[in-house]
Amino acid sequence: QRQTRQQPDSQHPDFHFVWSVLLINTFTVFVFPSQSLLSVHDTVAQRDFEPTLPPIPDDVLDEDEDSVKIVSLVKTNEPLGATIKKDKSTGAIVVARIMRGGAADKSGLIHEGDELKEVNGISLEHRKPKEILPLLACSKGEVKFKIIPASFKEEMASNKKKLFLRALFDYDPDDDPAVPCKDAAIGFKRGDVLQVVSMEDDTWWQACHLRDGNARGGLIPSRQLHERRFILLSYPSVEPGAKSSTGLRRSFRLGRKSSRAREAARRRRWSTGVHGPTRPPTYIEVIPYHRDPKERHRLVVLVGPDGVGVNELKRRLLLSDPDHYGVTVPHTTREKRRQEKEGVDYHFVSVPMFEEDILNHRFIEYGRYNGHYYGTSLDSVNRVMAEGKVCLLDVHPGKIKHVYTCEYKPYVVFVKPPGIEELRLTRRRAKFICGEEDKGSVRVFSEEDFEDMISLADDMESQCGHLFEKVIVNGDIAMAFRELKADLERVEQTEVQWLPAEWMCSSPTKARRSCGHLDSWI
Ligand SMILES: Nc1ncnc2c1ncn2[C@@H]1O[C@H](COP(=O)(O)OP(=O)(O)OP(=O)(O)O)[C@@H](O)[C@H]1O
Repeated sequence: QRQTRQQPDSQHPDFHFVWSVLLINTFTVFVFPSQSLLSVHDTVAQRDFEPTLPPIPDDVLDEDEDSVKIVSLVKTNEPLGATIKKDKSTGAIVVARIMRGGAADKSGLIHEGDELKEVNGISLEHRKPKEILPLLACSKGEVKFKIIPASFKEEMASNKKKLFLRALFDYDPDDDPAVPCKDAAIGFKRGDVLQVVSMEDDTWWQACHLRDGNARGGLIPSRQLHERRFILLSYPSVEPGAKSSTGLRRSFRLGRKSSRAREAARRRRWSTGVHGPTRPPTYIEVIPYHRDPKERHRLVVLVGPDGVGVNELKRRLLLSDPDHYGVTVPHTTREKRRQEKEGVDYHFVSVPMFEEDILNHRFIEYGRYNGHYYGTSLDSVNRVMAEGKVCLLDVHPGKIKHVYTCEYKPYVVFVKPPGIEELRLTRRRAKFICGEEDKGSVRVFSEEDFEDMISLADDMESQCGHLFEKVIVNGDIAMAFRELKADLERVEQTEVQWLPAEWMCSSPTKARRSCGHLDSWI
């Protein structure tokens, strides 16, 4: 019997040892790594082996029979290469590597990831790899391992560790000249939920569509690949990996922009690098969520560039079912007008009160208009939701983060303008409410308004697209409204919904699994 050990290599801190094996035995399996099967069979048939194989240990029967494997090794000169290491998260001793062509590799009985529970009846719990090697060294004739096979552990963990991603872009392998094999790839649409089965390759992941019920993985572009392509296509002269600052902003909706303000905003957008390289929406990690009928509705957040029709859609939803939909009542510091009612039109508060609420982060969004504060508070959202209504919230995409939590489970709808031709056609009679400097006047849309709307929509999509669960193109208003209403009804009725894993992780009581896979994707 020969056992040697190499020092741990600094780059690969697995503990490396080499065995020679004559016979590897589980209860019923014999493996003869160095001779042809037939000649070994003859040998086995004619001779009694020393040492004899041990009986099944009693304590094994206490454990799940499928989960534990006993492997006995009796050695010859054929080496068995394997390394072991301590799993940092569980503390278990696991087989780190199986050397290609070695006896373990050929035997197929010991695998990378197998957890070693015992050596010769000695528990390996709380032991370091360097304490285990002497146990092996002093074994004579036979070394007996109790092992939890990696395949079983994976199966056990698979329910907890399945990785689901929602795609945030459309992908068609037929349009992708770079895909290594079109037949092996799968296409998807924005919003599809994919189960990722392999991320081993940095460029091409493997995933399957949930709807197919087909466990066979197909190739999909990895996040890195999609980002690299996006940057190369959008900014050919920019180094991949360069980052931009997020500079999107829009004035509070009550303060509409004048032409001068619009020009300033455009300059600001350019100067803050919104038009510079940015990370494109790729995938977001999601987990299934079963809504309890007693639970409050998800918050519906409508976002879009100025003038695209967010208020119009909100107004139509409210009119269609005022008992079901509700909107927030904003706060303001301006004087109450005669016809206005406290708590209906606005919550009228003093400047110190408003500023105290700002400091206490009570506002999702606030701004100044004509020297007065206006704002939408979290409390006002809570009030609508507490009435059992679907709360419709209209905010700048940059403010979604205030409600992007498990508590509100926002369903974010991006209202997008159609192409410029359709804008010209559909908005001919529409009125646009102008900004501060134009004293809130109403005027028809200009060509510049259309261009601004489209350009701002592009910015919003590239900056915040990962937050949008639904995109509605508002060309024909009746069609856009029908699509929105049907979609909101579908969301309410769908039993299993796919929510960002981040929400569940931020709420420990509801966390169902670790969400370490895609850190900092949002
Ligand atoms: N699809 C459409 N076809 C024609 N007119 C539309 C359409 N959508 C909206 N409008 C009209 O465009 C104008 C601006 O719409 P709306 O006030 O809803 O914009 P908004 O997105 O809320 O932006 P803002 O907050 O700047 O008002 C309104 O007169 C509205 O009736």
